[in-house]
Amino acid sequence: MNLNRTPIPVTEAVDRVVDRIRPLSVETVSHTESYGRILGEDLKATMDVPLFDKSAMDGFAIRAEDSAGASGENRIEFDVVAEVPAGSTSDYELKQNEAFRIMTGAPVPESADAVVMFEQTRQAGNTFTVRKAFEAGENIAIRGEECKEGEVIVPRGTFINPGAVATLATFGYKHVKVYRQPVVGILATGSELVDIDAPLEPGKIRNSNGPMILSQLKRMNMEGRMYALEADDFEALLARVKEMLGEVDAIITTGGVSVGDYDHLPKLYEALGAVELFNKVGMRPGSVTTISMLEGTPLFGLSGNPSACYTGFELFARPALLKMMGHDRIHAPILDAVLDGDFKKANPFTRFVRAEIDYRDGQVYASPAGFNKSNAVTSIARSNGIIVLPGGTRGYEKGDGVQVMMTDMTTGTTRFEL
Ligand SMILES: Nc1nc2c(c(=O)[nH]1)N[C@H]1C(S)=C(S)[C@@H](COP(=O)(O)OP(=O)(O)OC[C@H]3O[C@@H](n4cnc5c(N)ncnc54)[C@H](O)[C@@H]3O)O[C@H]1N2
Ligand code: MOO
Ligand SMILES: [Mg+2]
Repeated sequence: MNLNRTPIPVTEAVDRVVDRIRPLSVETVSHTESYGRILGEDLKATMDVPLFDKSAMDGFAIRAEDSAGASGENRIEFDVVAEVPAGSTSDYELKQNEAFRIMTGAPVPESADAVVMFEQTRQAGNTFTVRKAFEAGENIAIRGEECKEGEVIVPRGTFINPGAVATLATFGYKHVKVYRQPVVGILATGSELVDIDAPLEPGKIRNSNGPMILSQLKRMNMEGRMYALEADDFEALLARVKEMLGEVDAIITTGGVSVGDYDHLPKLYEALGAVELFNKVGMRPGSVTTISMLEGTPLFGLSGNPSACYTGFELFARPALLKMMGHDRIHAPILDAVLDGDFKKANPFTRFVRAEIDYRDGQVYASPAGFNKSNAVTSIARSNGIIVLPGGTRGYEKGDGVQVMMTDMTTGTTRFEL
């Protein structure tokens, strides 16, 4: 085993993974099932929107020219000749000083060119008066003002949010092409691990990484496929990973990536003929994260230590899996923040500190979420982001400017920049 691993910078590590990933194929789903998926085609407007000139207000549709010269002293009177509720239209030709009673959303008949709100009139029986002149087009949503037929309105690669679902419905896309979601296999390794309901015999701990990763996937609207816990046995692990390769698009393992006697994962990937992208990153926690590619399948060897596992997932698995899923904004946004606590320990590696992010006075504040070693699990629970502290010879103090990764946000960015 190579004990002297060479750490690479975290941004380079992210690039090495993401650059190797290709989006999966596309499939067709119903628009009602499309929320949270990624568009696999450019969405084009199938018609102008609005499709017809429509009233933007409840009131009266008039010929603007008939209101010319109106004022408080010279109110101009109109006769109401027909009603146009939403969903109907009228081909009646207005004559001078005639008007339609029209409701919001109704097509403005050809012969009218302005809408007067009820509040701008004084009504009496079948007539009303106005005290100002109206311009052609007033209170009318013009055909095609939002978009024209043929325009690309939502590009391929976009996350389908509720607005995109509404857009599909607007243009009559009952079905839509979306990228296939990767099937992600999760394998927690370690002879010390037991399932949640098993007794804690001496030396045993409960598997927390498995359920955590499942939830990290869910946060990205992805399903994971959980495999049974596997002991630190090379042959058994190899057999299990081979089995998984036939069933999934990506494999996330946790544990067994360091240099211990029973840390088998790096050797195992090698035995499978995978290309190792890196096995040491200049970051804490998660320095021993080992990622390999076997043809198109990424093998994410995340560290067993919970905070390292969590961080490795957010930095590497998140963007890679989102890219597989066709997403064009794959990285958690990184914002400038004010450090709201001391972090005095200097470290040569970039530190990723689970943090509570808060917003006050137009500023983002970030405070370390308590016990923050690589083996910490409870600080992850209290965190809603990760503070990034560049490596160096000094620590950081309350009030320092820092960067934070907004891991809890549902929208992301196209580039990873620190
Ligand atoms: N001689 C060296 N020793 C270690 C180094 C090193 O560079 N040289 N790196 C240390 C660092 S940093 C980390 S992080 C860990 C990484 O260890 P592994 O990824 O090999 O993971 P394990 O050895 O399997 O487990 C580490 C730790 O995490 C616990 N664990 C494992 N799986 C789970 C799980 N599913 N749920 C909860 N907790 C889990 C495990 O019991 C261990 O305590 O290596 C250092 N050593
Ligand atoms: O991988 Mo270890 O978490 O750097 O502490
Ligand atoms: Mg180990």
